[in-house]
Amino acid sequence: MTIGNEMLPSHYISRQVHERRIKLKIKYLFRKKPVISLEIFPPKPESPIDTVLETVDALSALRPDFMSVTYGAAGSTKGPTVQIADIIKNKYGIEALAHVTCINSTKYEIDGILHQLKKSNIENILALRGDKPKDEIYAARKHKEYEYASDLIAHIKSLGNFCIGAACYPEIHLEAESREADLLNLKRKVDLGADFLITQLFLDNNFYYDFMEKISVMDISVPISVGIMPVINKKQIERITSLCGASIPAKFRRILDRYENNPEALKEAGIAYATEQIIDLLSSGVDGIHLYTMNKPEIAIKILGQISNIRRHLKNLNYA
Ligand SMILES: NC(=O)C1=CN([C@@H]2O[C@H](COP(=O)(O)OP(=O)(O)OC[C@H]3O[C@@H](n4cnc5c(N)ncnc54)[C@H](O)[C@@H]3O)[C@@H](O)[C@H]2O)C=CC1
Ligand SMILES: Nc1nc(=O)c2c([nH]1)NC[C@@H]1CN(c3ccc(C(=O)N[C@@H](CCC(=O)O)C(=O)O)cc3)CN21
Repeated sequence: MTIGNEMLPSHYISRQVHERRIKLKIKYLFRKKPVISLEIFPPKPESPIDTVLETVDALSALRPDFMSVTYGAAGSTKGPTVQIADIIKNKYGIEALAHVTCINSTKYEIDGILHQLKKSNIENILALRGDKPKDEIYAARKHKEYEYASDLIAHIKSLGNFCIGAACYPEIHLEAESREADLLNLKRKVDLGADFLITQLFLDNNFYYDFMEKISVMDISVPISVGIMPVINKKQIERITSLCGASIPAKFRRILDRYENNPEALKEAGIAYATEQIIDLLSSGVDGIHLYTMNKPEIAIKILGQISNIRRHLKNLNYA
């Protein structure tokens, strides 16, 4: 078994498993800010799980405060989210956050996932509506038991002991009727039981600062972690921004256009851009940074490597 670069004897892992039987709610991690978290997605159903386990292994060496695993991300087929979250929590001893989406799920399916999570000692769920799948089965489905994330949050809350995260949109959700309607939805999610929030990705921090000013008068007092996506591929970011509504600022458009045919140069610029965004956000006192790693450990390693002193400085400052 390897963790990071170190070979570990198997008895070490079993001791870790034993020690980590304790449950931990992510909301309490925000007592020691900034909380640094990493997001991965499960492999496609036809692919083996081993590659993502290598990703988890490499990312675990960064000692994030928690790691999240997506579920049906970008409208894709649902993968083994709970199985991967279980490994993160019980093998690596890192807190796990399992995404659960409700738009294409029945109450029966959701309750099955919640049951599995309980069995794995995971009590953190990112409760989402989810992207609309493009398949025909979904299109033909008339009765939807859950329409919005708020319906899912209310259901999970009614079961008691889960710590619930929800998404928020500094740049406004694509389908929202207006900024006000989107903010009222956010307020509803918090009032129904969301314990912390993770922002949608943005490439201009001013969206976040404006958003924080807007919600400062809304009595939303839960911690907000900022979702940052390092961009290292032009096609991928164009697909994702059209999916999630993030705009590409001129400063970043110039980078994409200039280096689109040189992957190494684009990677360098993308890492520097994300690092600059993160340093600005950390310096302004954000509660946490949630890195969408897109299953590329080397990118996360480079970025976190560039802020190790900043991370240590802020943790010590906020813990004193
Ligand atoms: N699969 C995954 O792991 C992840 C998915 N996402 C995506 O984020 C997006 C939305 O998810 P959530 O924020 O959880 O959805 P949500 O249900 O909070 O909001 C979805 C949209 O519906 C609107 N809305 C909500 N409640 C409403 C109501 N009662 N009446 C009218 N409009 C209402 C919102 O303003 C928004 O435009 C999806 O596209 C989701 O897939 C984001 C992160 C991770
Ligand atoms: N609307 C939306 N949906 C999401 O799933 C989502 C967000 N926004 N915002 C933040 C993160 C970003 N996430 C994403 C975004 C795209 C893929 C994606 O394109 N997945 C591909 C595989 C890509 C690959 O193998 O490299 C897929 O087909 O699932 C995955 C997770 C999950 N989250």
